[in-house]
Amino acid sequence: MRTRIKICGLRDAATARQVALLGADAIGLVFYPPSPRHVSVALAAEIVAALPVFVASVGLFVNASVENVSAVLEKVPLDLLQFHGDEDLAFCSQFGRPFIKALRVKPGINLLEYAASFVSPLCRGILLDAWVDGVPGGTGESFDWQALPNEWPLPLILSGGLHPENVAAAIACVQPWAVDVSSGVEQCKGIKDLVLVESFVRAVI
Ligand SMILES: O=C(O)c1ccccc1NCC(=O)[C@H](O)[C@H](O)COP(=O)(O)O
Repeated sequence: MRTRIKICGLRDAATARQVALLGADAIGLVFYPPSPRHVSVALAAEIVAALPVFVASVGLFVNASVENVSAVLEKVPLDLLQFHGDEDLAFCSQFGRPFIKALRVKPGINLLEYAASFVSPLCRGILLDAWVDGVPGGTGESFDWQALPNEWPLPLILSGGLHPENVAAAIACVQPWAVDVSSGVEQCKGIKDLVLVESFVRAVI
């Protein structure tokens, strides 16, 4: 079975639909205002409505308030939440929705201990991303896949600097449940390139 694919940072309904038709299993919507990929609630609702059935919509938050997450959930029928900041299990679980927790790979962090602390009914996976000081995600930077443990207590989603040329090697090395990409399939920050998306999907094994 092929590794699942999430394409993150969609900013218009037509492109999101195309990305899904090219083979993405999930698309990510960034609710983090400093990001160039940030979407409004209204635009996110439009994008989710344009997705074909069985393609998951993932709403991404970075240290957002409860009110902010709840306000998005009221208007946008998201399938999954993605917490990309310093949120703990209690924060992530309080919305009663399935979620994935991002972990930025930083020297000194005990990756397995961190992942184990999120094992719970609503946590559906751990997303590994690169650590870049001051920028929480979508950086296009990768990290040392060789240094990762072989076994994880939750399904693993690999991200950070993936692109059509390195994704097959990354999968062979890490054997994740899914891969996630943003910068590697863009013309410039926030603008997806459908040719790169197609190449990425084809390269995923
Ligand atoms: O995409 C963003 O702008 C972003 C901003 C703040 C936190 C997270 C963000 N993206 C999260 C993702 O899931 C990205 O796909 C992931 O960080 C990998 O990004 P890239 O290295 O650019 O492929």
